[in-house]
Amino acid sequence: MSAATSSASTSAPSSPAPSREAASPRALLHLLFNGARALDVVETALGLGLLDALEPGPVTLGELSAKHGLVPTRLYKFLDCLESLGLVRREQPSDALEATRYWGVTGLRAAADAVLGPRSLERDREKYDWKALHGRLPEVLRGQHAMSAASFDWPPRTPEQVEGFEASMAAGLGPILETFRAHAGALWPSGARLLDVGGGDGTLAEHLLREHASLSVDVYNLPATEPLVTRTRERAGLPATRLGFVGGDFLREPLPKGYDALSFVRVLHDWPAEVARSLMQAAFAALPSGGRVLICEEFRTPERLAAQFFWSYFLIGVDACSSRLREVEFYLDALTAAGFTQAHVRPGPFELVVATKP
Ligand SMILES: C[S@@+](CC[C@H](N)C(=O)[O-])C[C@H]1O[C@@H](n2cnc3c(N)ncnc32)[C@H](O)[C@@H]1O
Repeated sequence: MSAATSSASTSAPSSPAPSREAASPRALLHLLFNGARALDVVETALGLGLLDALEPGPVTLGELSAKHGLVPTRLYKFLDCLESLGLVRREQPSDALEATRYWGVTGLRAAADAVLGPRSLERDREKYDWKALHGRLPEVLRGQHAMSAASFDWPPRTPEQVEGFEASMAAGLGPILETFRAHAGALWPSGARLLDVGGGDGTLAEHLLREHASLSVDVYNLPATEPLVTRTRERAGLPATRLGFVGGDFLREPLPKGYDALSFVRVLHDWPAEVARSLMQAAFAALPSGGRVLICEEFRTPERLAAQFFWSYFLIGVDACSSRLREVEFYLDALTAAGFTQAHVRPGPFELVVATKP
């Protein structure tokens, strides 16, 4: 807790933050039109440390401006911008501007950091050629224009595309690791051997191996990714017996046998339903009796659709990639149809679906 936060929360009365209704379509469009300015405001609030004081709240305008050396009448308008975005609540008990109390909504600081901070996923996405579609959506939707293979190929083909794509995926592993960590006790019996299907550059494997000394993981991925997995292994100082690589194409060949568990992490949503189902069947065929399949995906919710907005937009122009956020029932039903039992969901920032081969 910062000094600003603690002084704010002790000097102002602690009543609950006033609530706010969801934005109307018109309000939303006004805000979207002002998107660049809105981000300027949020980034500034993050950079100046205002969010640290606002989130626990309440904090008064007077306290905020004194603490940060800001002009109260200017800060008031600045906070109006944050309020119009639904990011802060305000209560104005009197005409005295400086007595106005503010609360940041729960999760604001962490959200600003995730979206705008140094490891921002959105900034990473900017490197993709979304401008190839921008302003041309009518043609794209009519099938007259698409993303060129030079801009984005699915699956990625050139070494640069493969490296750039896998680096983007590795950058977004934080919430997935959190889920795996939360359920580690139930996932990794001593000496377990995991095949991470479509396992990127091996970063997930590396993290799991660091946390579970008796685990070994092979990454199964397209042959072009082998140098990336080798690099991850060498950087981590892990032996090939703990972090291995099996090159293959799951669209053309059966999944390899010899593992206690097979994971699909952010893999199945990339494919049409029949391919996703056939991959779950391939996992069933490869696993021994008692073996488990682990599927880590985000289920379809408004929050997740928003986080995926970039890819929903970008992939309008990429027919080879489905990218479908699905409801949980899809995975549970397909696993049961493939022959798995005890299919269940373990909660987390990304959900983990686990099922066992009888
Ligand atoms: C969306 S990425 C997910 C990567 C990683 N599991 C993660 O969550 O960071 C999909 C992965 O599937 C791999 N992949 C795509 N097509 C494949 C295929 N036909 N056979 C094997 N792996 C494939 C890609 O190379 C990539 O590593």
